[in-house]
Amino acid sequence: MTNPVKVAVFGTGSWGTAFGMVLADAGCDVTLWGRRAELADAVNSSRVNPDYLPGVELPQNLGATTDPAKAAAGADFTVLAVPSQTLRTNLAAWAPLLAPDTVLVSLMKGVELGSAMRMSEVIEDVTKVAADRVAVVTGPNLAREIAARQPAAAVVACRDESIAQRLQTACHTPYFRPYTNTDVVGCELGGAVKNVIGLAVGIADGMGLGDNTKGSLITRGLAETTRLGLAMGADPLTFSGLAGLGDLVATCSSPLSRNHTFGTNLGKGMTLEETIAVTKQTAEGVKSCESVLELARRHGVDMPITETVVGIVHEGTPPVVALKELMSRSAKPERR
Ligand SMILES: NC(=O)c1ccc[n+]([C@@H]2O[C@H](COP(=O)([O-])OP(=O)(O)OC[C@H]3O[C@@H](n4cnc5c(N)ncnc54)[C@H](O)[C@@H]3O)[C@@H](O)[C@H]2O)c1
Ligand SMILES: O=P(O)(O)OC[C@H](O)CO
Repeated sequence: MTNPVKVAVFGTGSWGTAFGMVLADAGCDVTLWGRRAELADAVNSSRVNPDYLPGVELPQNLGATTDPAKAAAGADFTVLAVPSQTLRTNLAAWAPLLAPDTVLVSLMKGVELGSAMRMSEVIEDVTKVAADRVAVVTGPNLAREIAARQPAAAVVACRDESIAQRLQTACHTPYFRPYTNTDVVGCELGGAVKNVIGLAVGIADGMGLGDNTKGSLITRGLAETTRLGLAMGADPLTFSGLAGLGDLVATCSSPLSRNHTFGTNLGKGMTLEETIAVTKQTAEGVKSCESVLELARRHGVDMPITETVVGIVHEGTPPVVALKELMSRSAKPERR
């Protein structure tokens, strides 16, 4: 009998823990790394993560530690699941501990502020690992639904298709169906920009607007994501797949989405500070909307919905005023 695949997951939040469950259910030997000893103890002794997935029983082959060296040792896959804006600093500390041939896997859906780097680029920059040893998992994967083992599909993307296939096998379960893709740029952009569009749809929901507005924002949001992707070398077909449309639909429809909920609170009239205060988990679009807009400007791409979200979230534009400006833009053909 061969040894089980060994996986380290850095981050014991909602998605790190839920994806750790998926890997464990697929037969991997999984170790979560977390900052807090009491959370690691709860995972090891009571088989729960009370802070992020209360009420979910975790599998026996999933343990936790606060020691990054212990988590990283001998890992075939090293999965990164911390908030995007903290990745660079954290990874710099973990890099010397990584197993020599480990595949680095990003679960994160953000773009770094300042550098406007995608998460796989930050990983390559910090670890100096070759791009074909860095993979991404994305798609319509709300952590609580995955933790309830509700059926879902996902994308595992890596420039090296054989590595994507190894990761696909490592996380394939009866309820979690991963598809491979080699378009890492498109998959990462799909995941990061859908959070910004999720904020926009949430704001519209909070303002009491209906499903025509939602359908329009999702579709035009996908159009601006695809424009950016094309300018950055992505395959446009990626955006009609799970990493694009699939994730947009899940995020923009679900009250479980933190980005959607964050937007809804803003649309109802809460201030940014009030909204941040009631948001317990990571809503990546709040910061990444600025870095996505930076990417759009660098590549000369028009992203009016993203611009509107930045205006509301970071420049204090009232949602009613921002919506009026968005709707009063000059008329255009649908495709150009
Ligand atoms: N939750 C989901 O449904 C879901 C699904 C797919 C992808 N994602 C993506 O996964 C990534 C992680 O999200 P999440 O849902 O697990 O977030 P979360 O807020 O639930 O958990 C974040 C984790 O990171 C830790 N953390 C926070 N700041 C840190 C720091 N400075 N250094 C080290 N650790 C820190 C927290 O303690 C927590 O364990 C995000 O990019 C998110 O977009 C989330
Ligand atoms: O809760 P959100 O808004 O971060 O969305 C979670 C996942 O990305 C949905 O696929």
